[in-house]
Amino acid sequence: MITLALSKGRIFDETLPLLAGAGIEVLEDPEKSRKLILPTNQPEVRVVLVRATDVPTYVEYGGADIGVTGRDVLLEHGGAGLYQPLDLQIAKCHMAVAAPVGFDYARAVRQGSRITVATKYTHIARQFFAEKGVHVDLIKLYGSMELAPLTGMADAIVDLVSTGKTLKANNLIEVEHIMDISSRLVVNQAALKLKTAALRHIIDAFARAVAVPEELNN
Ligand SMILES: Nc1ncnc2c1ncn2[C@@H]1O[C@H](COP(=O)(O)OP(=O)(O)OP(=O)(O)O)[C@@H](O)[C@H]1O
Ligand SMILES: O=P(O)(O)OC[C@H]1O[C@H](OP(=O)(O)OP(=O)(O)O)[C@H](O)[C@@H]1O
Repeated sequence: MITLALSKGRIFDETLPLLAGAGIEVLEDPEKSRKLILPTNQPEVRVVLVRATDVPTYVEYGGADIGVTGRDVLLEHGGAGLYQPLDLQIAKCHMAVAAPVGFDYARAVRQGSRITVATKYTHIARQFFAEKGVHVDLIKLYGSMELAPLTGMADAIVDLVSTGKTLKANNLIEVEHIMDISSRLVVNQAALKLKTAALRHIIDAFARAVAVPEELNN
């Protein structure tokens, strides 16, 4: 049995076409069912639905053999013991520093001021500001980061940006582009040794799907 860990929403939706390329079709819609283990058309392959931030943990500890997870999640997790064969080029966005229009971020940085930054991504933020030599106090949040500067709790946030609509809706502007983000395939190293053929089949099919130019995919 091969167990694939996915999170509901964009990762699940964007992984489906890649699975189709490997001849795998998920037989239940996670938006309609409360089931956490979904069968596929291949009796030897099943999908487990976990929180996006839990995908690397499931694969690391063998709860799943393989998974799809964002670069952001992997960097926060550390990626220990995970084989990462492929950038799947899905769930694309970027990590950014954003601040209210009224906060002069560039000046604060120039003057060496301490900046309070709210974020779910404390590892990425700590490393980014350390490399820039900016002094920060980090506040760990688990969501709705945009609220922190609006309530006076933080000067700025580190969050994911795609269209920029969330920032705009909350009167925030992007002041630093930290890194591009997309999702990766992660594989349990022991599983790869024990179930080489079945996992290779999936990895190779995903690799072929990623290599196809997007216009031919549509
Ligand atoms: N607006 C976005 N556009 C494109 N990709 C995104 C966007 N937001 C997040 N992502 C990517 O998709 C992944 C999954 O995001 P999703 O919103 O499904 O989970 P989450 O709510 O961040 O995680 P959790 O449920 O564990 O808190 C993220 O880790 C990131 O790599
Ligand atoms: O630039 P935009 O296109 O507006 O996207 C950015 C938003 O997307 C993500 O949230 P998401 O929609 O995943 O909500 P969630 O974190 O609450 O799941 C991220 O945390 C931002 O809030």
